[in-house]
Amino acid sequence: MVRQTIQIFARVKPTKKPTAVYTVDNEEHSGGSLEFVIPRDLADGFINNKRESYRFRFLKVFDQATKQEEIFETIAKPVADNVLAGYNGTIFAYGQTGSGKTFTITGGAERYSDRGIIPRTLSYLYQHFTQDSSMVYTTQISYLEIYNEVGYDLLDPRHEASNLEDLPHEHHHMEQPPHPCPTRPPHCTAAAGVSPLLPQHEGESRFSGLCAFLGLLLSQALLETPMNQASTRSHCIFTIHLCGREPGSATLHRSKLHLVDLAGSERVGKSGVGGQILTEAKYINLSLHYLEQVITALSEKNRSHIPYRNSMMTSVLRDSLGGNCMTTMIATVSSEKTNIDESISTCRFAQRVALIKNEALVNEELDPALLIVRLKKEIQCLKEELAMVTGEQRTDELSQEEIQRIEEQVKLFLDDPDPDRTLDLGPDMRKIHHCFSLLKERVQQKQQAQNIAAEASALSSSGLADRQASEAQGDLLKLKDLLTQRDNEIRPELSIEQQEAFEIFRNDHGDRLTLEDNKAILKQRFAEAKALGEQVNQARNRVNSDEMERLTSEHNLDLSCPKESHMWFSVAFDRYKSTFGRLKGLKTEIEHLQHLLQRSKIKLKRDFQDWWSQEATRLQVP
Ligand SMILES: Nc1ncnc2c1ncn2[C@@H]1O[C@H](COP(=O)(O)OP(=O)(O)OP(=O)(O)O)[C@@H](O)[C@H]1O
Repeated sequence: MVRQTIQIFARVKPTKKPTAVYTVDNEEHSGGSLEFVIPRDLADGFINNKRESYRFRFLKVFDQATKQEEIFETIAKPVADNVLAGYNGTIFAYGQTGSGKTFTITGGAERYSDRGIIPRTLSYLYQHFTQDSSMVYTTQISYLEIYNEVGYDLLDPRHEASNLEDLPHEHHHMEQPPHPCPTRPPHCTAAAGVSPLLPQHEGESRFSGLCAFLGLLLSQALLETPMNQASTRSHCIFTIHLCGREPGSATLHRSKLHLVDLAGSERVGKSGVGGQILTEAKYINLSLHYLEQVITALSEKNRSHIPYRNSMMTSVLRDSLGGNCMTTMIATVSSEKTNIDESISTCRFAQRVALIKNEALVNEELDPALLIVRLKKEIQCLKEELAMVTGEQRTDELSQEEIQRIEEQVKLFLDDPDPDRTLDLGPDMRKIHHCFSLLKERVQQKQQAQNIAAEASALSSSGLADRQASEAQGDLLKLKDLLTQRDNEIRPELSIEQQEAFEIFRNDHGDRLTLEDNKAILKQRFAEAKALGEQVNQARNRVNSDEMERLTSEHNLDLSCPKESHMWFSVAFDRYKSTFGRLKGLKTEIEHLQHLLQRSKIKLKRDFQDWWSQEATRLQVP
C-alpha cells in the first residue's frame, strides 16, 4: 500500500498583458514556491497594513514558458506508470476561467505540440502496450461532463442528460470497470454502451491515428454538448480503465486514471454575471464549494463523515479524494494583475488539498474463468502423474470388474470376526467412495430390519395381536348370544296354542323364504368367521418370536442378513394384517344380516299378533 498526500503542482499561464509581481523558485530537493507580491499603495495618505507577500509551496511550479511535454513528463508520466502497475490515479486541474486548465488537460487545438495530458497519456499507454509483451492489456475510456449537476456522456452521440444513478456504471462506481477483462489484444473501447472508438491497425500509425482521432473527438464532443459554449462552466472527467494481466496468469490488475478539467473557480461577485450564466456560476460555485467541504473534512483528523454525496463531481471523484488513489492537482494561475486575487485563492485551495492523505493499493483480482482453466489443467497433470506412479490408467467411473472386486472385499471384511482385519483399497478415491457407499447401504438396511423387529416384538410383547384376535372372536360369540336372545324375545309370551298357530302362520307367511335364506347366509358367515379367526391366530403366531425361530430354521432363513429378515417380517405382517382385515369385514356383514333377520322376525311377530287378534274376534275366542 502506498500512503501519500495529494501531490500539488502550479502552472502559470503565459500572458502578454501587464503581470503582477511574482517569483517562481524551484529547488531540486525542497520543491518549488510561487510568491505574489502586492505592493502597498500609500498614495491615499493613511497607513495600510495589508500583507504584501503571498508565498505558496508546491512540488514544482511551472512558469509561463513551460512546454506541454515537460508537464506530461513531470506530472502525468509517473501517474501513468503507476496506473500501469495497477494503482488508481487522478490528475485534476483547478483554477479560474481562462487560466489554462483545458490547455493543460486536453491541449490546444492550434499545434500538434500543444497536445495536453489526455492525448499524451493515451499515446504513452498505447506505446507501452505494444512494447511490453510480458503483459496483455485492455483499455476502456469514458468521458463525462457535469453541467449544472447533470451528467453527459460525451462519447454518446446523443449527449443525453443523466442523473448520477443513470450514468454508465463506471461513471459513478469507479471501483470496477463495466465489463470483465476480455482476452483480446490491447485496444481502446469506449464506455459501457458506446461502440468501440478505434479500428485496430498495427504499427506506429496507430498512435498518431489514435491521438489525431481523440483530439478531434474531444473537441467535437465538447462542441456538440447541449450547452455548447458553456463547456468552460462544466466539469469534464476523462477516464481510462486499464486491465492488465501476464499471459496465462489468472491474476488481473485493474486500475483507472481520471483526468479532470474542473470548471472555472472565479467568484460570482467578481465576474458580475447574471441570468443563465449566473445560474451556471452558482452551480459551479456550489460544486466547488462542496469539493472544498470534502477537502476540508478530509484534512481534519477524526472526521468520520465526508460529504461526498453533496455533489455529482465529489461523488464521482470519491476514490480520488481520500481513497484508493494516487492523486495529483495542477493549480493553474494567471499572472495578470487583474487576476491576482483569484490566483492567490487558487494557491490557498491547493495548500489545503496538499494536506489530504490517500492510501493507494494495487488492484489485484483473480479472473474466475482463467482460474478454472488453470485448475483443470492442474488436475489433468496430477492424474497423469498418479497414473505413472500406480501404473493404472484412471477414468472418472469405476469399471464393472472393479465394483465387483470392491463388493467382495467389503463382504470379506465385514464377515471376518477378526477385529484387526483391514480393508485395503489402495490410493484411489473412487474406490474409497464406492466402499463408503456400500457400507452406508449395509448400515441403513440393518437399521430398517431392527426397526421392524422392534415393531414386531412390541406387538407380540404387548399382546396386541392376541388381543385383536380374541376381541374378534369375542365379538362373534356376542353376536350369536344376541341372536338367541332376540329369538327368545319373540317366543316366550306365546301360549302353547299360540305357538302352534305361530308355526303354521310362519310357514304360510310371504317372508318365510327370505327369512330362511338370511338364516342360511348368517350360518355360513359364522362358519367363515370361525375359520378366519383360526387364520388370524396362525398369522399372529408367525410374528411371535418363538414361532419365528422355528420357521426360520425350517425354511433355512438367515435372519442375520438384513435383506432376508426384512422380507420375512414384511410377508408375515402383511398376511396377519390382511386376514384380520377380512375377519373384521365379515363381522360387519354378520351384524348387517342379524339386523335384517331381526327386522323380519319382528314383522313376522307383529303380523301374527294382528292375525291372531282378528281370528280371536271372529271366532270370539277370549
Ligand atoms: N500554457 C499555455 N500556453 C499557451 N496558451 C495557453 C496556455 N494556457 C492557456 N492557454 C490559452 O489560454 C486560453 C484559455 O485557456 P483554457 O481554455 O485552457 O482555460 P481554462 O482554465 O480551461 O478555462 P475555462 O475555465 O473557461 O475552461 C486558451 O486559448 C488556451 O489556448
